[in-house]
This record gives sequence, C-alpha cells and structure tokens, in this order.
Amino acid sequence: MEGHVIRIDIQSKHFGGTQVLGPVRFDIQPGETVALVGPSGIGKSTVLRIVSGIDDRFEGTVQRPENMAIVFQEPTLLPWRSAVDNLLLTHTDLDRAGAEAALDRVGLAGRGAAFPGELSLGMQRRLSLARAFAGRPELLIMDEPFVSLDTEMADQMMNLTEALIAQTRPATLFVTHARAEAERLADRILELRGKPATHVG
Ligand SMILES: Nc1ncnc2c1ncn2[C@@H]1O[C@H](COP(=O)(O)OP(=O)(O)OP(=O)(O)O)[C@@H](O)[C@H]1O
Repeated sequence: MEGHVIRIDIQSKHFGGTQVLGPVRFDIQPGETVALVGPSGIGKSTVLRIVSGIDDRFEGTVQRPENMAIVFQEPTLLPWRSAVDNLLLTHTDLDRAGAEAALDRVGLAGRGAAFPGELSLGMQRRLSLARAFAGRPELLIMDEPFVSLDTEMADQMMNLTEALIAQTRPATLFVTHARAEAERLADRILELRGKPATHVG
C-alpha cells in the first residue's frame, strides 16, 4: 500500500511546569511497525497522544496522514449500536457488506447484529480491531493493546493483529510494557529513558 513517511519531531512537552519529554525524533516508514517501550510514567502515552493529534500542546511538529486509526487499551465501542453499526458509524464510506467482511476477518462472522455487551471481552477486542482496520489506515496507533489479557488470549490477539497488519500494511506505532511483545511484533523498538524522557534506538 502506498504511503508517506510519518515524521515525529518533538522538541519538548511540559505538563504545567514539569518537562516530561525532551527531544523525541523518529520516522515511521510506510508498512513499518515501531514499538515504544519504557518504564511506567516515562511518557509513552504522552508520545502517542502527540503523534495521534489528541494532544497538540507541545513544542515540535508531527507529519501524519489523515487516515489513521487508534486502538486503546480497553475497547471504546458504542454500547447501544450493533457490531456492524459500530463499523459503519466510524467509516462512512463502508457499506454493510464491507462491514460484514471486516467482521469476518477477525472471526466475528455472523455476529454483526450483536451489541457490544452481548459479546465476550475477547470478541469486543476483536471488534475494536475490525473497526481500526476497516478504514485501511495509513497509520495505526495502539496503546498497550494486549495488557490485562490472560496469556492465551494475548497470544490470540497478537496473532490476529499480526495477520491484519500483514494484510493492510499500515505504519504502526504501539506502546507496550512487555519487551517480548515488542520483539515479536515490531520491526524496530524505541525506548524512552530519562527525565525529561528522550529515546534510545
Ligand atoms: N494530564 C496530565 N497532567 C499532568 N501530568 C501528566 C498528565 N498526563 C501525564 N502526566 C505525567 O507525565 C508523565 C508521563 O505520563 P505517561 O502517561 O505518558 O507515561 P507512560 O509511560 O505512558 O506510563 P504508563 O506506562 O504507566 O502508562 C507522568 O509523570 C505523568 O504523571
């Protein structure tokens, strides 16, 4: 899939008087998967919020594509909308058949009419992934997508995510605490260190 380089050039980020981030500069190539690791509280989520545009109060620049998807730790589904409608409301150019196909790809064939509350937590996470990939994002951002899952479910979700990334080839940036997860999924690992944090790798 064609795409543009995503260029992150953060000079600094403060919360009140506290500088949390120093220079954090990296590119993500089209189709590349980059993991962001580092200890709790170092600033990983802050970097993701800046890269995604949720937080624009920082010094520096980010060049990102418009077509972007974000997967949060917990599924952020609309509870009073069916699985299919959760996809259609996010992707207005998707038709019902396209939404059903997206559900199919994550193992939710035939569950289009179900409400999120009628689905198991694992299925809700699958639905979140289906929604993220249905728009064929050029940039995919994931914040601790496999945290708080048991080993088997985490493994299943990683397999599914790997397969969806291989099909869609977005540039991907994801945060994880788990080095093994980073090594399994990422082409490149960036580690945040120090106060204010900057990156190694
Ligand atoms: N809205 C905020 N206001 C003030 N300080 C904040 C805010 N958000 C984050 N911080 C501080 O910025 C630092 C980085 O937080 P951040 O959540 O980015 O870390 P993290 O590496 O993602 O941590 P974790 O792995 O625990 O999620 C922390 O010291 C945190 O307390």
